[in-house]
Amino acid sequence: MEQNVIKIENADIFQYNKHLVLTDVSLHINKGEFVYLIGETGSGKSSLLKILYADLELTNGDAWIGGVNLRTLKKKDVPYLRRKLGIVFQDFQLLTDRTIEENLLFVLRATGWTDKKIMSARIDEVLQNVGLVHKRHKWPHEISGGEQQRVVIARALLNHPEVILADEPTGNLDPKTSSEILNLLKSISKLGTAVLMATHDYRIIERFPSRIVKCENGKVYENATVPGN
Ligand SMILES: Nc1ncnc2c1ncn2[C@@H]1O[C@H](COP(=O)(O)OP(=O)(O)OP(=O)(O)O)[C@@H](O)[C@H]1O
Repeated sequence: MEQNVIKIENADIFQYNKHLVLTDVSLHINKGEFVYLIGETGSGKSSLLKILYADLELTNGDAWIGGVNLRTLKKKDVPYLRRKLGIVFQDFQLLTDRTIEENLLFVLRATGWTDKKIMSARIDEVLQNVGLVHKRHKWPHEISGGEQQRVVIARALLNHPEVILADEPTGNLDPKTSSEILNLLKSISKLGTAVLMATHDYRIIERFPSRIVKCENGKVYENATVPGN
């Protein structure tokens, strides 16, 4: 049986100021699926992602992510939800005053890990996943933009997420580095983590075809194509 790790049913999505952005949204994403999220600027892609990591409150309709019911989720349980998700944004958001290892340790400590040996081993694993074990003791400014984004992906993997939400993860990267990031995210999805990736970059979609979800005129289309196709 197909297993939805993201399920949204008939949701209306409002911005913080109660402005209605998307109506009657339904979206189903399975374990290990790789899905693009497209739509013009202001069409609601970020708002849809925000609902999924509980930055926006779900008031109308139902939604589950990684088995967590977003409609009934209490504010105090939001950190628990975020631990189950990997979140990757365009700006790398590494702490610049810490090494790569310290950046990863920071997240492990913040999410309740305590055993030093186990933490060190997990850091080793995620850095291996993204091919950066040798950069463990470097500072963010000592590595390239693409490597920084790979560290952000490693950081997102620390807690074995069922879902990675990525908002324009290649927005600041050149085409070759973007392809490396796509290869990495695709390989992660093949290992069972679903990836939902917002992008404006249709060349990437052509090069790495996958299911496309589109925000347009206040609606979400679950199976779309890029404009012109
Ligand atoms: N903090 C906010 N407060 C109020 N309205 C907002 C806020 N952020 C976005 N909006 C509005 O909500 C709508 C959807 O914006 P959203 O950021 O979700 O679009 P997007 O598709 O992600 O755009 P982009 O591709 O530019 O990131 C837009 O009309 C926008 O003006």
